[in-house]
Amino acid sequence: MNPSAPKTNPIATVESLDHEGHGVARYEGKTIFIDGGLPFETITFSSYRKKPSFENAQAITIHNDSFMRVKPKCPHFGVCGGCSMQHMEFGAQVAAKQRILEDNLRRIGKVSAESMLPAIYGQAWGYRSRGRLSARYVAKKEQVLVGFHERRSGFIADMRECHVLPKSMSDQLLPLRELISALSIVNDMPQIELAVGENVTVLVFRVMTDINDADLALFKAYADRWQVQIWLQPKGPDSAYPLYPLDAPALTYSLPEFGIEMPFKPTEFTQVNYAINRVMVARAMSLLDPQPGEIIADMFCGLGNFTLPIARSGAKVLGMEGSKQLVERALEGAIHNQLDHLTSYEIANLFEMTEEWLDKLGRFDKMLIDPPRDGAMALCQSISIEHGPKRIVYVSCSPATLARDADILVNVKGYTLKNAGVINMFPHTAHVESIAWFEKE
Ligand SMILES: C[S@@+](CC[C@H](N)C(=O)[O-])C[C@H]1O[C@@H](n2cnc3c(N)ncnc32)[C@H](O)[C@@H]1O
Ligand code: SF4
Repeated sequence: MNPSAPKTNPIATVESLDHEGHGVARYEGKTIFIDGGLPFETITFSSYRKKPSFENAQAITIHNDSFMRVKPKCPHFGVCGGCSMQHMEFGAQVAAKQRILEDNLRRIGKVSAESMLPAIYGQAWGYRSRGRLSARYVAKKEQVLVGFHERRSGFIADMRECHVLPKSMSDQLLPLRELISALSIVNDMPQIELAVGENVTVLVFRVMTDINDADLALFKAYADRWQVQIWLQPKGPDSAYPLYPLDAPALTYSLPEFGIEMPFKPTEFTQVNYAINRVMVARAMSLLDPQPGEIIADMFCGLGNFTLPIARSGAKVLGMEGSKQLVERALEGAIHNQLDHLTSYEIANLFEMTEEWLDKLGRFDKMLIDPPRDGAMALCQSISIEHGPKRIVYVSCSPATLARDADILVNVKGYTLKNAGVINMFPHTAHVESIAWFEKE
């Protein structure tokens, strides 16, 4: 071989998708993760990260398009880190997520569900009612950028439109740049949190220094022009306060099937996709099937997204949650919906749950678990084999930790995994939300 001959890029065929939506191929004994590669495509690739057993690569030429391939709707796709699956047909995305869930349950959890639930999915675009945009003056571009981060860097993507945000928010991406450029605190305003509620849209500006009168006038003009309420956040999330207008309606989302309206503050956790959240809560309730008189635990209850629908059935619910602020909101929500006589809440670090502690809380007929990505290992390990709840509905944002916890519930605690399925809460991203029903026969 002539060492001075020009090096040609290697070619491989994608066999599957990994859990982040990369095409997985094999080349010379190594696993190659190809950005944007889809199963059955033969791709000339170039690696940008090489490790002894795997490489990360970008596609140079795709020689045969997969039947799943579609033209991405967003011009920023590929650069912006917000989406990773827009090149894949919407239904195929859902199917891929269902496969990822099944694969995790089998491989990590060593369990399989008696049946798989039909996937929950809804609108493909404009679904993201919550978001955190970064803002920065970029000297090289001589302008302020406002947006999500780029895929493989800490830089802010030069976002001019965004199709997963509601149109009313996408339309503000460029006006927000103008607003921030004009502020005296342009270099001390790194982030904007947005919350689109049913009756109001709130923009929370993280401010590192005080604003002056001219800034206040600019904020007021912006709020009037775009019909939003502006909040400032000088320190942590609970320091956020409304700036203008002060008479805007409160932020809320609703669960009409259960006659529930949830008030919340813009820096508090709520599910990002309200339409899918409604279907998810309804599915969780049909699996949990709460009955009047039952005693039910809602673990990682947040502001009561599941607690209140459970209480609406007439069951008594104990909600446990790590955030004091969310528990305060949950208490308010229970009163607002006249369900405080059936609900109680405790602030607790559930990652430190023990068998004795859970035992002291008393017996539960049923339990709902909706943990963060880390899952609920300590809680699952603490469930008593003899007198644990007869039914557990587990809502998960990480199939890997759901599978790990399913292993404990099924193979240690003796539950049966009745069924499981995905919820496409975040279309076009690789994020897999899922739900699983465990039963003690
Ligand atoms: C996926 S969210 C679910 C919230 C709620 N069930 C809902 O649907 O809005 C997970 C929740 O777990 C809470 N959390 C995170 N770590 C926790 C911990 N160690 N102990 C208790 N709660 C925790 C978060 O504050 C958050 O409210
Ligand atoms: S997050 Fe928005 S801007 Fe980024 S790729 Fe997705 S649709 Fe485009």
